[in-house]
Amino acid sequence: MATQNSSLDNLRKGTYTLTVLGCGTMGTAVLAAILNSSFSPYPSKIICCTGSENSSLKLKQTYPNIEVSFGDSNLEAVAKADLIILGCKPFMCSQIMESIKSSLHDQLIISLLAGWTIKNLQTYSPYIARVMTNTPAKYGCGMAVVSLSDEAEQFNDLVLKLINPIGKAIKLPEKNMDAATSLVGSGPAFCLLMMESLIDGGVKMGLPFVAAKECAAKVMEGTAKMVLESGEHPASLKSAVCTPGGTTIGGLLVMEDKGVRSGIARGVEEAANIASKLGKK
Ligand SMILES: NC(=O)C1=CN([C@@H]2O[C@H](COP(=O)(O)OP(=O)(O)OC[C@H]3O[C@@H](n4cnc5c(N)ncnc54)[C@H](OP(=O)(O)O)[C@@H]3O)[C@@H](O)[C@H]2O)C=CC1
Ligand SMILES: O=C(O)[C@@H]1CCC=N1
Repeated sequence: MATQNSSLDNLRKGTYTLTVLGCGTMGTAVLAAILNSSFSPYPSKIICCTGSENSSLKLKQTYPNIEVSFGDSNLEAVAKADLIILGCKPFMCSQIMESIKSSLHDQLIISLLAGWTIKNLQTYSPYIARVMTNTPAKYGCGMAVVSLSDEAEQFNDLVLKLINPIGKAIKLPEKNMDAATSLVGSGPAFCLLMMESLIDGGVKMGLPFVAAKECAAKVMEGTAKMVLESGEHPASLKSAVCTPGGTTIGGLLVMEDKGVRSGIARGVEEAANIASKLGKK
């Protein structure tokens, strides 16, 4: 029992070790955001676990001050953890968690996984934060949706302090997680497809690729900023761009004829449906 309470006590005192179990694309994105920020209580120690020596070595090269481990050493890295950020692939979760189960002792687990519910994750600890974030987190301009188990609510502030450096975090009930997995998690890929299409159009009409890429990225960045800062409905901002009889309404109608709007919305729906089927143990 003494061991069981120690991680919770350390978290409450704000003196805690953070272990990132599975430190690939998303684990590294969240790690980079944390390392680029300062907040209190900051982890006293950070350890990153991977599945192979190769990726451990690459991590060590990028983050020389972080302890890294792989293979059997992950047992020790998890045993030392008071807080675990879980960043493995959903289909590997059961196997990885079973392999380090003997090192678990009621740590707080922040899961980045698609599909895995709080209830399923509670096989490993009662203290679960489910976080759905995305790759822009690495640059501090990510989005995150957060849900906590009842038992983890006491660590709400700590979880938000750890996740806020990725950009923006909001709390929502867990029933919204599959939709968030699609819109937030997969969202960058959807936006990148749109960006590629804008670039292709520009190149088709004669713009050099590099210029088209910069124009498309700045248009998307500027439009996103305008939506966030104006607080206005996107439809009203769109209407302001459409000169009667002009270029924009002409372009928009061709896009609508091609089903762009329902194509994108149905894509978001499909990704959310797939998310709901992941993580079934
Ligand atoms: N990619 C994305 O844009 C997003 C992903 N997610 C979620 O994030 C999670 C991670 O995805 P992603 O970062 O893309 O996946 P990656 O494959 O990039 O990362 C997985 C990590 O797990 C490590 N790993 C494998 N086996 C073990 C093991 N036995 N012990 C410890 N670590 C191990 C891998 O190490 P090694 O390289 O050595 O195999 C790697 O570091 C997924 O659950 C996904 O649903 C959520 C939102 C967005
Ligand atoms: O494609 C996936 O399944 C993961 C989850 C959200 C983004 N990438």
